[in-house]
Amino acid sequence: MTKLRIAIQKAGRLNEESLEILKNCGISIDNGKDQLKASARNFPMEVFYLRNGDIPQYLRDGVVDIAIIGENVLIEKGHDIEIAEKLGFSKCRVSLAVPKSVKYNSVNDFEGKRIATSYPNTVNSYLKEKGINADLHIINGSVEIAPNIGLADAICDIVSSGSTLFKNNLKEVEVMLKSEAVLAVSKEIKEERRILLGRLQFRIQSVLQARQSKYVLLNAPNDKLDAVLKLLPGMRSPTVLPLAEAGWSSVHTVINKDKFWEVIDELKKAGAEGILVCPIEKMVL
Ligand SMILES: Nc1ncnc2c1ncn2[C@@H]1O[C@H](COP(=O)(O)OP(=O)(O)OP(=O)(O)O)[C@@H](O)[C@H]1O
Ligand SMILES: O=P(O)(O)OC[C@H]1O[C@H](OP(=O)(O)OP(=O)(O)O)[C@H](O)[C@@H]1O
Ligand SMILES: [Mg+2]
Repeated sequence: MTKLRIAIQKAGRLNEESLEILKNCGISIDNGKDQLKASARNFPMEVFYLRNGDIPQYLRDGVVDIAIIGENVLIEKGHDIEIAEKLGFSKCRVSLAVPKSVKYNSVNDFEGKRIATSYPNTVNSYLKEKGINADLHIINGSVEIAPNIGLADAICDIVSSGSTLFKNNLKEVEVMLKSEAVLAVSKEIKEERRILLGRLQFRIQSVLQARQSKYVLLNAPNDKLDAVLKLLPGMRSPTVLPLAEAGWSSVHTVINKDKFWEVIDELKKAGAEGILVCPIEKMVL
């Protein structure tokens, strides 16, 4: 039987959420801790556990069909690789940072400077576009320590909360790119496997859509129903059902999780009561 071959990170920041999204898609994986390859029980899929940094080459060679990987790694090592879905987790940016004590004016300050980084291609193309020449020191980890031990004048690395920069007396001065986990697709993928990819993408989209949304139920007196309904979006339009008590209705709808608190405040003011908010597991539009 043809199986879709997916690479996910073996260990690290993407591993857990990658497995979680597959699980939310109803795909269970036999997951021995030290196994580098596992099969899905209920979907024609094989999972390869790999180093994040190696995944672009596996995709390029067509050894795997798809992968869950940080967009930043594709920008560094896999410009040619197609992104099928943005997955909404592991959000971070790749930035240039300098010691806090340095007075920073503009990107021109990097001219002739030594920059420590694990993302040489990204830094080179960014600086080239700005017409700046710098001297790169390529290191694989703990990049933020480089200025403190005299290895470099500046660094380029991943920033999320900013706490690693802070702890190392550095400040972020240029954001080069923003990244999140993505579903990447090999150019070598065969037609039969593209069909399986289509089925997987359909499931992923319904999971991501559901994560963005809340199911809301509320009661409202009929004379306030118009005002309440004006505040509500819905997949098509809200559902309105009569309550057992005369003169009252129950309203059901779906609200985007980012708009949710604002809408709830407005609903209360408009006369809604007994508001229930429930998570949605899957959402097919
Ligand atoms: N602090 C962070 N916050 C959010 N996302 C991050 C953070 N650090 C890294 N990421 C994202 O997670 C990905 C994996 O990072 P992680 O540090 O686990 O692996 P790695 O050391 O880069 O890779 P490898 O698997 O090759 O060892 C990064 O490529 C990036 O997209
Ligand atoms: O802005 P922050 O929230 O502090 O996150 C940024 C840090 O997270 C990553 O390191 P990680 O912890 O993955 O360690 P690593 O260098 O071993 O990959 C990244 O390389 C930064 O050092
Ligand atoms: Mg890391």
